[in-house]
Amino acid sequence: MIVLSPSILTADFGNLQEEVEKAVRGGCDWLHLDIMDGHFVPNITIGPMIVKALRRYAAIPFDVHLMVENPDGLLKLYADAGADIVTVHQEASGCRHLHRTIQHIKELGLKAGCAVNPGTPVELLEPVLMDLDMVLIMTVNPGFGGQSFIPSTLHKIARLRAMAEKWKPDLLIQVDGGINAATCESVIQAGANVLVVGSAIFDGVDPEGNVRKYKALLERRED
Ligand SMILES: O=C(CO)[C@@H](O)[C@H](O)COP(=O)(O)O
Repeated sequence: MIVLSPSILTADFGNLQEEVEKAVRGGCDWLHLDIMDGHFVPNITIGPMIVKALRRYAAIPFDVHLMVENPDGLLKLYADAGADIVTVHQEASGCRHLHRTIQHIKELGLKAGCAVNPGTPVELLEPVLMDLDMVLIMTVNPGFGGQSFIPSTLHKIARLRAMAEKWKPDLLIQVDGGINAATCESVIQAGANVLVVGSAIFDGVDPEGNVRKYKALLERRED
């Protein structure tokens, strides 16, 4: 099964409750929450209080992507806010002891993910692959929604899928950035099974209909 996790980054932030409710009504599997600190990436978004507030309007897994430096001290805040999956970045300062950070996420009762930027080789994650539930391959440089998919990331997805077959066959492989109707088939073919879709869903027009469209597209290819 391919999981659809809409990213609220391009949603109407003045109306987040309604935007989230629309995505949920459309039938999305998870909700992807982009947390940016203005240091790891040149943008600032939301914190645990907003995650907690949104939790009231969605009974689906919250997939929290921490684009922050020094995530360790924040993990409990996001666990308490209602996160189900927390993903940290391999490149973040404070992730030098990545294995320890992953254990910390798991001790909080959450699924653990690790993200890599387009310029980071996935091979760096091999030593911790069997400890991870999910690897997020960034298919754009993180920080902003609405960017174009970087084609060279396809090779990384395929290499990670091959590594996963050896070390962690049930690894979730998430892709994030520039995923839309034109790019989703190639990332799935390469081995991705969790799609983060931002601007192609939260387009300011019809998030609910867009979720339905993507779910139908994914279901058709499974038949
Ligand atoms: O984490 C990020 C960007 O840093 C993503 O979640 C994007 O926001 C996805 O948006 P689109 O590329 O699909 O518009």
